[in-house]
Amino acid sequence: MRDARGEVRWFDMQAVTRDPDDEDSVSVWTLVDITEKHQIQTALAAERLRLTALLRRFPGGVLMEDAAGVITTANPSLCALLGLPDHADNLIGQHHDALCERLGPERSAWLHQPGLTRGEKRRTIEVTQSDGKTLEIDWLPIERGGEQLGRVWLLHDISEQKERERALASLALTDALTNLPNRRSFMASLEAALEDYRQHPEREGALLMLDMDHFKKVNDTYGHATGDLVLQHLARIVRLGLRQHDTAGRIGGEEFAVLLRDISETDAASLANRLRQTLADSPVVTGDASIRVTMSIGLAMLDRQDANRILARADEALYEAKSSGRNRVCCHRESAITSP
Ligand SMILES: Nc1nc2c(ncn2[C@@H]2O[C@H](COP(=O)(O)OP(=O)(O)OP(=O)(O)O)[C@@H](O)[C@H]2O)c(=O)[nH]1
Repeated sequence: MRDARGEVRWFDMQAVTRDPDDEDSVSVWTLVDITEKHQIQTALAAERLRLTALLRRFPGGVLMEDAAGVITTANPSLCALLGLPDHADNLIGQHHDALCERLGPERSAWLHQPGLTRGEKRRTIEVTQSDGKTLEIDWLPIERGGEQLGRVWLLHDISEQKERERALASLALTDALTNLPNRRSFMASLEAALEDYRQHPEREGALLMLDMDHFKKVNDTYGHATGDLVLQHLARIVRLGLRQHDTAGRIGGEEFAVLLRDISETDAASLANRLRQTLADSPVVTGDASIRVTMSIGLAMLDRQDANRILARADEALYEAKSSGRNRVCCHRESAITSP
């Protein structure tokens, strides 16, 4: 109805017959002005429409449940992220437990979170699914005046971010020129191996220090870029010449180190000599140049000493190999340095 000013007003109209048994009985009409209630309901319906449109296009998954665990909101991204073939609306009205059953125990573990601790307003967890996808899940309780009204789950696919982080971490540990582990990464492997040897002293291992001979001359004659190719050539020879459980690293400009696990000194010296000989026998061919290079190697067996001390012993053996003519392997022993 319109009021005197022409504005639309909404009324709730009800008629009550005074005497229901008398056909001619008069009816009493009551009119209650519900304009405000109608306006609120219209505004709420519009708000809900806007929210639904937003959730439908929202790239993250959204799941809301009431205090009893009944799902009140779910969007299409949630179904896509969880690999559910359902239309999101079909989840609404289902109980939390039914969803857990559909996902299976492994994929629904995040839905069984213990309650938030005092002062915890939000909890973020990371879940890696069997297909390799990593999801970040935020859990937010819905409260009013201390009363729990339900909870919201927000899901984001962070697989690409995780992949970028992994790639960055790997870059930080890899030498860009040779793709071998860099000094930091190699030292970490050496420390871990030494820890292992401390616990199993019956096992043997060796450390090799490799250094190109007269490398400055290569740079001076052919240029730094060609010098880089020679370093890559050496890295390839080392990589191909090692056993699966050995580790090589570039620990300085033209210095490389190799960690040989479970090996006697005799076998370590033979392996070192094979690497040395392979380099000496395979010139680097670039343009019309064929560059022959050699390397010297120092060998020290792993013992109870720390990584730097063992590195220093291998270095002493390397110095000996250099000063006694280069292109050779020298082994460090506590009393002497010898050629194998
Ligand atoms: N191309 C290239 N050269 C490098 C790199 N890092 C270090 N070098 C060079 O390696 C050379 C090392 O020279 P020296 O320490 O004098 O040793 P050397 O000439 O190999 O002589 P000996 O070790 O005594 O046989 C220097 O010329 C450095 O510039 C690198 O990444 N690329």
